[in-house]
Amino acid sequence: MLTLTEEILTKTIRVRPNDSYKGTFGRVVLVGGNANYGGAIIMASTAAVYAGAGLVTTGTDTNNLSSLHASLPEAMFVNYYDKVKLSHLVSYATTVVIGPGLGDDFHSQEVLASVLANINQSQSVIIDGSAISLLAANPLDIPDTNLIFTPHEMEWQRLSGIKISDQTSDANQLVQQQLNATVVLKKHHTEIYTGKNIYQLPIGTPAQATGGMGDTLAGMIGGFTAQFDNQENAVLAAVYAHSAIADELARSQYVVLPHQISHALPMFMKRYAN
Ligand SMILES: NC(=O)C1=CN([C@@H]2O[C@H](COP(=O)(O)OP(=O)(O)OC[C@H]3O[C@@H](n4cnc5c(N)ncnc54)[C@H](OP(=O)(O)O)[C@@H]3O)[C@@H](O)[C@H]2O)[C@@H](O)CC1
Ligand SMILES: Nc1ncnc2c1ncn2[C@@H]1O[C@H](COP(=O)(O)OP(=O)(O)O)[C@@H](O)[C@H]1O
Ligand SMILES: [Mg+2]
Repeated sequence: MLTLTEEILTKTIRVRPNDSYKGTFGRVVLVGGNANYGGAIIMASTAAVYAGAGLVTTGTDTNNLSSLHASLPEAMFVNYYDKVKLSHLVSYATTVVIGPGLGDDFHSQEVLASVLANINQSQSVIIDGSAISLLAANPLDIPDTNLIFTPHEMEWQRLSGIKISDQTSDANQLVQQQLNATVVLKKHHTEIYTGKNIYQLPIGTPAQATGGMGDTLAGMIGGFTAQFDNQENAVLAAVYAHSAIADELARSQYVVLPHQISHALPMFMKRYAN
């Protein structure tokens, strides 16, 4: 297992070219947030915007529209039950994030199926939270594209069938290969299975153990994959930056709130851009 180091940030985060516009930095569509879990998709969308994605659209329940725009006016909105609009947006996205707060009912399943059916091979797709649990319960055709699963240990148990106590790197890698996807197995010292290598994150703090922390990581991976060319490095750098920022804040804070990580991103990324 390789240890992920700070070097991944300088390898990945680029100074923005002068000759650029918002389209240069990718279109991210994030889908999730039912009537109860609106905060999850708002936190993920916030992370994508603050990570520098050029255009961000949030597909969610209409109940979440005013809170989304109150905290994140940069995000556009689509009602995730509007299949025609959602399919159109998904097919033109650079990166799609599906799952934070999506829920586990019939409607959640319909939205997931409709998003996955409209993915094309040029896109990166981050599958998080409820979308992982839904896929574990009711397998769907998984699109042939750059897929990134971001399970916590219980979500990985559901998807892989490997009990948490049996989640060794060999067992995890075997299922990762069957999935033909990158797996970010989130925990203290998160492991990333890329297909070529297995990386371990050596940083991170229990100050991160609070609801929404993984939703924020999913949005960051969305923002990084949308704007940086090397997709593997983009995932690794997002995972590293998420915990590096948390460690910095935890020097003076007992708990680190997910939105604080997002809000710290622009200044943090500036330090590493080259
Ligand atoms: N503000 C919002 O809108 C928020 C919305 N959210 C959204 O909610 C949806 C459901 O996601 P979820 O993670 O909360 O629930 P679920 O998938 O059932 O997993 C929990 C079960 O697994 C177990 N468990 C064991 N090991 C574990 C581990 N390492 N990490 C975590 N859990 C572990 C755990 O054990 P226990 O805690 O009981 O000991 C429990 O039995 C999802 O879409 C998410 O995006 C949240 O992000 C919160 C903020
Ligand atoms: N004790 C810990 N040390 C380091 N990181 C942690 C710790 N507890 C949680 N995290 C991080 O917080 C995130 C939790 O993700 P997840 O369980 O999906 O949260 P949520 O679904 O509530 O957003 C992961 O990135 C995980 O690595
Ligand atoms: Mg989660």
